[in-house]
Amino acid sequence: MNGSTDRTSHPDRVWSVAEHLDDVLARLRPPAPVTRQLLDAQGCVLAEDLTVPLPLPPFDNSSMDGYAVRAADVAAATEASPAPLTVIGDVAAGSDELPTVGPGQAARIMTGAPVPPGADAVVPVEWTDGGTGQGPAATMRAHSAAPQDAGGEVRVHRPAAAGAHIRRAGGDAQAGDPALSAGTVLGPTQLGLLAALGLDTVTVHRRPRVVVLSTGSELVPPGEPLGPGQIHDSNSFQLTAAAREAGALAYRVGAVADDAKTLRAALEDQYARADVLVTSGGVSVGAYDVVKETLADLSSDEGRVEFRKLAMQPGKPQGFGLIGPDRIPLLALPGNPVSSYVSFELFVRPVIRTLMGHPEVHRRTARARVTEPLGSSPRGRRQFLRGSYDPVAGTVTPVGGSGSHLVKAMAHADALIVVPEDATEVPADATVEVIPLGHH
Ligand SMILES: Nc1nc2c(c(=O)[nH]1)N[C@H]1C(S)=C(S)[C@@H](COP(=O)(O)OP(=O)(O)OC[C@H]3O[C@@H](n4cnc5c(N)ncnc54)[C@H](O)[C@@H]3O)O[C@H]1N2
Ligand code: MOO
Repeated sequence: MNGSTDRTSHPDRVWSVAEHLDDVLARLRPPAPVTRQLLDAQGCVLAEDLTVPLPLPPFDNSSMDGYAVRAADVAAATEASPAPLTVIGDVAAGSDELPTVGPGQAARIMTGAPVPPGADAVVPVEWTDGGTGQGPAATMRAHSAAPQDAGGEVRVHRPAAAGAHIRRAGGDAQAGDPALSAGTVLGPTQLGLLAALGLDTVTVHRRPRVVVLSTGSELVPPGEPLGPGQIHDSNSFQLTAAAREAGALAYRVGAVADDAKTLRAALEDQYARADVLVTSGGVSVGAYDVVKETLADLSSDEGRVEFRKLAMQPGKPQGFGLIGPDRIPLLALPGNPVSSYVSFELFVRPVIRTLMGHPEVHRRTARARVTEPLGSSPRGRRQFLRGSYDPVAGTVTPVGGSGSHLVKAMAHADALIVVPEDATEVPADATVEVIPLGHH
């Protein structure tokens, strides 16, 4: 394919973060777009350019409850010398039979109702006596309570210019205008527009189905007591939640013991429902690192997963490949909770965003002043510390140390602090790159 074949022949090669990410993203094959009901497309990315099929609004209509009039009839109206008009009927929203408004006439009209022929302005009811013969009206009387108000006389107290309080057909969008372009994320207002345009389905990139599987014989599910040497499986929850937040449909598989046969069977079970497989644990150099042991030696028709060392901390050991009959991308993340989360952020999230056609594949980064000195970053490795970022002050404060087991500190952080490969420490007040971990 490209240089990657050559590079993989050197098992000691250390990959930069960017090299690994580029390699992973280059090997993805985004699935074909699907057509969905509007509410099933929420949060998905539009896969087609959409054109406005009909004008919005579709017809001239009133923006106020009031009276449809001829502007010339009310040009001289004042409260002291109102313009009396004969009310010829009501026009409610949804009316299809419209009275024609002649000189000296008015039709009572409701917000959103079509402007009847002959009328060229709407006066709000507050500018009239509401047909009561009294002073200015605050409101109309309900038709059920006062049917006579749809007839009789109304006194208009103020002039209205031609076109006043009329929302013109096509004033929002004309037929043939671009409505939304491919790549738009469909949120509430975009779905509202599609519905307003009369579209009941839409073609989108579907959310990838991500299956998260943690490995480790020491793991017990939360809710169960710990035996000697055991810990609770937190990675599978953290990674599944992170995959959902990134936009995927994510499924969590309970922890699999450090046994090659079990792991292989657990992975094969997921082939039918996964677009992406994510494992945690078992990728370093220990005697029970079962993910590596199982996946490094797949037969050629089972796919291929490569294990690499990356120039980063945490997250040094990583596995990536395409496995199973459908060649599903599999990312094998290191087991330390901070390592797996940071690896998710850097590699799995961009995979999800790429597969879902998202316009923003990568997190936005920012520059911030670090409020405390940062020490002991390994030379030659890009370090990702956890921090608390204040975008208003433009500062970031480290939360906890660099240990990749510090789950509590991570839960109190809202950003990653990036210490470049060539730095081993960073003085207070220096400017650093931060990756805010927001919800979009
Ligand atoms: N001799 C060496 N040892 C290690 C190296 C190395 O280069 N030489 N690398 C270290 C680094 S860096 C990392 S990161 C870890 C990666 O280890 P594994 O991916 O094999 O992960 P495990 O050994 O399975 O677990 C590591 C650690 O994380 C805990 N863990 C695992 N899964 C979960 C989970 N689902 N929920 C919560 N915690 C989990 C596990 O109990 C271990 O404490 O290797 C270093 N070692
Ligand atoms: O490089 Mo390992 O990922 O923490 O601590």
